[in-house]
Amino acid sequence: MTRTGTSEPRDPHDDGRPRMRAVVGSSRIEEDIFGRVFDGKVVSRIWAFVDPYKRRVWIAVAAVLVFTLSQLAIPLLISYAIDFGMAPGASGGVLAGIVALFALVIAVNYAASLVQERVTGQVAENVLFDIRRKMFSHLQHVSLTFMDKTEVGRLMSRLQGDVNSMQEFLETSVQSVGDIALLIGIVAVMLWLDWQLALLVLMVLPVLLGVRVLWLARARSAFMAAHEANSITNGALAEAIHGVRAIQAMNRAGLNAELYSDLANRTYTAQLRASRLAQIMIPIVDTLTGIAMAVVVIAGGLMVVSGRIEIGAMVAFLFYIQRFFDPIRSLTMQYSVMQRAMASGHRLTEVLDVDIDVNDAPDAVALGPDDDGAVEFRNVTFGYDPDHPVLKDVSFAVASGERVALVGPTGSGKSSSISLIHRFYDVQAGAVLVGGHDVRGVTQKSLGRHIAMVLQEPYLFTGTVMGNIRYSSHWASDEDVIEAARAVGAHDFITSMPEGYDTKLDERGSNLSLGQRQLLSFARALAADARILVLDEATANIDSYTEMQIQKALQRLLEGRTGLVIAHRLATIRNADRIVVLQQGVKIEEGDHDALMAQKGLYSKLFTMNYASFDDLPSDLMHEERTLAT
Ligand SMILES: Nc1ncnc2c1ncn2[C@@H]1O[C@H](COP(=O)(O)OP(=O)(O)OP(=O)(O)O)[C@@H](O)[C@H]1O
Repeated sequence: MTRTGTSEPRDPHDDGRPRMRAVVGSSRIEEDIFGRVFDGKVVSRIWAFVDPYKRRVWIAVAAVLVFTLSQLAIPLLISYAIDFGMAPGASGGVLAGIVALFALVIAVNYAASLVQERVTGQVAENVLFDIRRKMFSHLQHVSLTFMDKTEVGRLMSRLQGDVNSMQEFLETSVQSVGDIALLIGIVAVMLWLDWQLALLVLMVLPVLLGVRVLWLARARSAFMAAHEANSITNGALAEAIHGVRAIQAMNRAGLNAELYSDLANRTYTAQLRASRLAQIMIPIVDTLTGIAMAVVVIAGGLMVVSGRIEIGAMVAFLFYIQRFFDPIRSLTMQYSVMQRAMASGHRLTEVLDVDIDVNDAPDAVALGPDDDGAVEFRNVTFGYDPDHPVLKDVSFAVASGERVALVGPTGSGKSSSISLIHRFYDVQAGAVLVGGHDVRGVTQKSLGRHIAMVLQEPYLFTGTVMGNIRYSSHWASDEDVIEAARAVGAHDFITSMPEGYDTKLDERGSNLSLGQRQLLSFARALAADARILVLDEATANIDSYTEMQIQKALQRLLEGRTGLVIAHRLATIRNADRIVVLQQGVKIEEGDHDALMAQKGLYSKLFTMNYASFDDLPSDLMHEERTLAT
C-alpha cells in the first residue's frame, strides 16, 4: 500500500523532466543500531555508572526472584486445592489453609513486583541522570578540535537516541533475570510433576526456536530499514525547520514538501513491513501454546483417566504452559534490546572518551588583578591540522591598555589568533603570553576572568536580558548589569521592551535586531570587567545610527583596558593605537595608521583604493602584496 503525497498546485515551469532529487534529508545515518549481544568493554564502562547503586540492584534482583517463586507457586497451590482440598472426604480446614496460603502468595507476588518495578525504575533514572550529567560536562570541556569536526545536530540526536536505548536496557535487564528464572523454574516443576508429560509438551520448543531463527533474520533487516528510513526523514524535517528562512526565500517550500512526502512514504512502507513482522510472531506463539495445551488435555487427560496423575497436576500443567511462552517472548525481545544497548553504549563511551587536549598544567598559576593586561604573540605557529599551519611565525605585542586592530583579508588567520589568546587551542611552536605568562602555564578559569571576548555573531541564550548580560559574570549585581547596559547605550532599548530587563529572549536572541544583540554582548563583556577585551567586529551592514551607537559603546568598552579588535570597519581601525596586518597567516605590516600609510604597502593601498573593508580586497591585489611581503 502506498500513500499519496499532498497535492500541490502544478508548477507552471514544470516541463515534465525528472527533477533533481535535492539535498533534503539526503544524508544517511550509517551507524549500527545493533551491536554484539555482549561487549565486555561496554558493559564494564556502563557498570561503573551502575556501581554506586549496586545495593539497590541486588534488592531488585532479589525482588524479581521472589516474584518468580510466587508465580511458580500459584499453579501448584491450585493443584493442591483440587487434589487435597476438594477430594472426597477432605476436611474443610485443608482447603481453608490452602486458600489462606494462596492469599499470602498473591500478596507477596504483588509486593515483590512493586519493589522490583520501583527500584529498577529508580536505578535506571539515576544511572541515566549520571550519564547525562557526565556527558554534558565532558562536552563542555571537550577539545574544540573534536567539536570542529562534529556535526552538532547529528551528535545530539545520536546521544538522545543512545541514552533512550540505554534506559530501555537498564529497565528491562532485571526483568530478564526473572524471565530466565521463571523459564528454568517452569521446566523444573513440570519435570518434577510428570517428566513424560513435560517432555511431550516441550517438543513444541524446537519448532518455536526454528521459527524464531527464520524470523529474526528477516525482522532485523526490516527493523534496520525502518530505523534508517526514520532517521533520514527526521533529518529532512530538522533541516527544513532550521533552514526555513532560506527555503522560503528561495521558494523551495513546494518542492521540499514533495520530497519530504516521498521520504515519509518510504518510512511508512518500511515501518509497516517492520510492524507486520513484529506482529507475526504473536499468532505463531499463540498457536504453539494452543498445541501444547491440546497435548496436555489429550495426553494428560488419558493419564488422569488411567490414574497415573492427579487431575490437579494436569490443571497445573495447563497453567504452566500458559506462562511458559511469556518469558520466551520477552527474552527474545530483550536480545534485540541488548544488541541495541551495546551499540549505543559503545557510542556513549566513545563520546565520554574524547580527549580534553587543553588542560590546566599541574603547576598552573592563576592570573590575578595584579597581573597586567599585556598580550604577546612570540613566534607563533599554529594550524588546526599541524601539517597545514594557518599562522606562521607570527610575533607582535600589545601593551597593557593599548588598542590594537588586527586586520587582513578573509582567511588570513585573525579569528584563529584570538582563539589562541583564550587558549581554545594550543600552539605548535612559539608562545602566546597574557599578563606576561605563557597561557599554557595559567589556569583556564583565571584566563577566562582576565579576558572578555565578544564574538562576531553575538550568541544570546534563551532567558532574560538580565541573565544574558550576566552570563559571564554571575557575581554581578542587578545594578552592575544596568550600569553596564547604560554605559554601552543599551539601557534605553531594554527598558522600552515590555518587561525591561526581565524580557525573555527567544533562541539566540532572534527577537532582537543585530545591532541590539551586539550592544547586549558589549554590555555582557563590560559586566565581566576583564583586563583584556578581545573583540571580533561584526561584518554585517547596520544603519549608520546603530553604527554610531556601536562605535560609542566600543570606546566605552575599551576604556582602561587592553583591546585587541579584529577590525572590519575603517572607523575602528583609525581609532586604534596600532594596526597589525595579517595575510595568509603571516604578519606583513605593523604600525600606526600614518606609519602604515607611509609604508605604501597593503594597508595604504586598501585605504587609497577606498574599499569599505579589508574583506573586499580583490584577489590579484592580495597576491601582489603577498609576493612583495615574502
Ligand atoms: N575550526 C577550524 N578548523 C579547521 N580550519 C579552520 C578552522 N577555523 C578556521 N580554519 C582555517 O584557518 C584559516 C584561517 O581562518 P580564520 O578564521 O582564522 O581567518 P580570518 O582571518 O578570521 O577570516 P574571516 O575574516 O573570514 O573570519 C582559514 O584557512 C580557515 O579555513
